[in-house]
Amino acid sequence: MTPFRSIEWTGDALRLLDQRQLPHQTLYAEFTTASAVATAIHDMVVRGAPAIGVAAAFGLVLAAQQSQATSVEALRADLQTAANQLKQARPTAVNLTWALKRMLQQADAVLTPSADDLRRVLAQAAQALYQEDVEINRQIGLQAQSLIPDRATIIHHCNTGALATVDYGTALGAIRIAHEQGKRLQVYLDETRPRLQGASLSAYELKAYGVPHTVMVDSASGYLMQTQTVDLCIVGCDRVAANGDVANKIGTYNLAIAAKAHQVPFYVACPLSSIDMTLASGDQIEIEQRSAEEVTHIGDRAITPAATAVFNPAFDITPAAYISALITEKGVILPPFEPQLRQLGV
Ligand SMILES: CSC[C@@H](O)[C@@H](O)C(=O)COP(=O)(O)O
Repeated sequence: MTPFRSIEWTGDALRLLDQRQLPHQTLYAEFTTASAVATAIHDMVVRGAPAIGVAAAFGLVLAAQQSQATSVEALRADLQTAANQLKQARPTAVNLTWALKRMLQQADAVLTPSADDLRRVLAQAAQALYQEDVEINRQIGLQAQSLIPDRATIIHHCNTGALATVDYGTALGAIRIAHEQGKRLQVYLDETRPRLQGASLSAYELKAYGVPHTVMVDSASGYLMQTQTVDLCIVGCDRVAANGDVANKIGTYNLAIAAKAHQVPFYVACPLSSIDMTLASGDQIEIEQRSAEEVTHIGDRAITPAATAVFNPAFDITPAAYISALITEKGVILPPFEPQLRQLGV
């Protein structure tokens, strides 16, 4: 049982575990409008591709509840406005667009509903997404087990656990399930500059599950692979292009290059909702650029001279050639990825 939930729905408000306060404080913040949810996603109160998709779905439910529309047409127009705002909160993870599209499609599929029927359908659709996410993550974790041996030494980047999803998580979920199955693991967590999702969030989760772990700076992974046996790297993803190129947290590409140089398998845990078959390759994926302060400051303390120029892409692209397997809820996909992704019909 996970000792926390990243997302809770009360029926008329979205409660989010404020991930910016972890590991020091477990604080929930409540949101009652779609625009407040969009801001929470942008400010990373909630983060991780699956979690922001589910949060956005509830943002749409809030938009429906707060809309004064009495006709279905007027309500649909309000929903579209809210969906556009939510979609723009963070551009890289396709799960956000995927969840909103699915919500709107389900709303459209209801024949001649009243505005209130439509509100009810949306609430049910968001609840279904929430429940499904738990099962999808559990399946990814189970599928990954054939790739995780007993006594494995593993490198993980960013946070892909229960905090980044509704529960379990993708790559970190696989690690957790391996531990629950009795495998003896040693997990190295990249701290994940600049926002430290590995040091603050993944370490928080693995501590809660009792999985042995060690935090290292991102640039230590090459040295670790050079000097010790590392059995595998496993990461999550924000968007996977049709050819298998993967957008994930900045630093993933560096880790993949180092893994290839040391013949360490590099696995990407990948819910089908993160696959974007409309983009042929990773160079078409929009990479979110975030504020300079994330790099120039740690907490309230400046670490650079004032007005230092900053490059702060939140994600990078790992070419498919560096990826040993994609682990989906429907099974493990080995290269070449594209024909199998097409067969899955995502
Ligand atoms: C299951 S989470 C997968 C990805 O979203 C994760 O690896 C990641 O890059 C998260 O980035 P973040 O900027 O913290 O939202």
